[in-house]
Amino acid sequence: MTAEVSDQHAASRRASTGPQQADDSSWHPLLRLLTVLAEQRPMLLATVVTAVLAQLCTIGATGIAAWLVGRTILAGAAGGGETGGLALLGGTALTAGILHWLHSWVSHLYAFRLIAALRMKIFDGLERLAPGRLVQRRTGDVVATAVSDIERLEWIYAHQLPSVVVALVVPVAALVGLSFVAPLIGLVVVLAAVVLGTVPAWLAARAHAQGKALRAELGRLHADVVDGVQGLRELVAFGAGRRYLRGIAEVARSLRGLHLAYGRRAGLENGTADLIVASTVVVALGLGVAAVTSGTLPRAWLPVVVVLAGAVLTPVMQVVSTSSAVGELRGCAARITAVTDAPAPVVERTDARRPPQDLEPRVRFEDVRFAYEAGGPPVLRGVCFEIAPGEVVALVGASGAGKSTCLNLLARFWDVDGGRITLGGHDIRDFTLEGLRGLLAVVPQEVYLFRTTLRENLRLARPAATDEQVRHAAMLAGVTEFAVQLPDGLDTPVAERGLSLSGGQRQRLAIARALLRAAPVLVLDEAVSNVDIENELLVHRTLAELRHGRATLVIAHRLSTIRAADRIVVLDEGRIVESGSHDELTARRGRYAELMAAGQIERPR
Ligand SMILES: Nc1ncnc2c1ncn2[C@@H]1O[C@H](COP(=O)(O)OP(=O)(O)OP(=O)(O)O)[C@@H](O)[C@H]1O
Repeated sequence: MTAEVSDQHAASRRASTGPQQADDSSWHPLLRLLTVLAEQRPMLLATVVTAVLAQLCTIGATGIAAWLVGRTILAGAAGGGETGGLALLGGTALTAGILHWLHSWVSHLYAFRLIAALRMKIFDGLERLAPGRLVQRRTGDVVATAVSDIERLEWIYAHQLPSVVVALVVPVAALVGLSFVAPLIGLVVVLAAVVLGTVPAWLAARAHAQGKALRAELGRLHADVVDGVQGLRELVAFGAGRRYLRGIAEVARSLRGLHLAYGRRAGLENGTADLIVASTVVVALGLGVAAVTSGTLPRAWLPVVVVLAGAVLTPVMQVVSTSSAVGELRGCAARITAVTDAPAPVVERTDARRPPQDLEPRVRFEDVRFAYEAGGPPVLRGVCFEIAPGEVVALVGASGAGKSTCLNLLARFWDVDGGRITLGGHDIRDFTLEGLRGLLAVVPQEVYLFRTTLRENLRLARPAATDEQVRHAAMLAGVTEFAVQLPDGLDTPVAERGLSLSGGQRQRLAIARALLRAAPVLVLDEAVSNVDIENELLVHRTLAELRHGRATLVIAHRLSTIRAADRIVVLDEGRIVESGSHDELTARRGRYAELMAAGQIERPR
């Protein structure tokens, strides 16, 4: 693929809709997810077959019971001798029970596999979209999709889809039997089944609109709750807890309104369906009585005919009640496919390869142009700079100048619109994404720590690292210094999101991760605040330790770090405006001097 083609890719992926805007006005998302069912074909077959057999046996047992009742009433006191019929009833009822149990077991097994498969698809989608497209979605909303939307869909695919098959097969089988005994009643039941089947279509448009609104509001509620929990410290500090709670209560109230409207419509559908079934049974009874009176139906068959008329319609009823939830399910499916089917912000070339082992650690930005949105304001406008092997380059600029964007493009979280970035002389798009990211060790400003031990958090950077390597990195980065005071040293668990550690300690862990990674390109996004002198010294020690044999880019905010760099590159509104040493740039009295004067570069305290 040429660079131009890749550029077109970059443009089209930004022009296309974000994950939350996928087309959910059609059946497509629900049908699209059926492909997951195909992957579990034998389990689906077992679920459907056991459901059909269990239902047939139940109807059979009911029919036999009704026939026995009819025979017993007719025989009166002289009755008896129905041992064979009773044995048949017992056998059929027992088989029905076993089949229902088997169906429940198989369908749950199937359901759990389905949930796992759907979750894998979601996480695969999230990984593909991260972080470029995910910034458009709120964390809680993503969680709602990954958890509750999937569980809702599992309900239909694993438990309700088999009942649709049952609703098609069982009535046909029962009708065949009914038609032999009472053809006219069979015809009435067929007509009733057809009318019953159309009930969900009457209010389909309203059902879809309601379902879509319901799932969206549920996602909003999740997102608000997660936001509230994550920002609890700020809410408490600013005394805004009550106000925030009132906001959540408002969303909950709106959700309750949507649920009520949804329930009213679903209730109307189910009530109408109930009415159709009850009326059909009454009509069947009337026709049966007339047939018995005219002598065309044996008296003992009357209860069987009435019971069968109701039994034939029961599975269809089940489908009607499932259909009343289809609007909501379409909403769930649309939210899931918005993640699984959204185009990735970067596309790996078909001929992408792993980077060579002996890659020269040289980074070059060549006339790089970029905007986050197609047609949006350009963020980088022809950026050119180079980091030679062993060199430390400090990227300096006002807030919003485009420094982090350079890092985002180097890691291919987004692709450049024009120009190119090379590593060791190769366009970074020649490499596989995994291979490219393996060349980078990034110390981010905000460090995310997982809820596991310090050791495992460090190993994230290099899962195959030996204990000795982990210990060495922890020692160099100053992690050991505070870890020895913890109850289990490096094996102490970190509280959720690392909140039990100070900002400085978290940064030390990030530096240890970078040391452990030992990649040819080091990128350090310097924390603007929160870092004491000791950590500042640590950053310099790390740079001194790591600079040899690698290219280092520091997004620098502090004068001490900037001075420690070999070269300073000044970025202003997406353009490189100056480059040189601190002394050279200060003497020039240009943009760098302005940044110093404006306090945008932190001086030692
Ligand atoms: N994901 C995004 N989507 C759209 N615009 C973005 C995104 N990230 C950054 N921007 C915009 O791009 C411009 C450059 O942002 P960038 O984060 O690169 O600046 P920066 O120099 O690193 O700033 P700071 O020093 O404050 O971190 C800003 O105007 C910012 O609002």
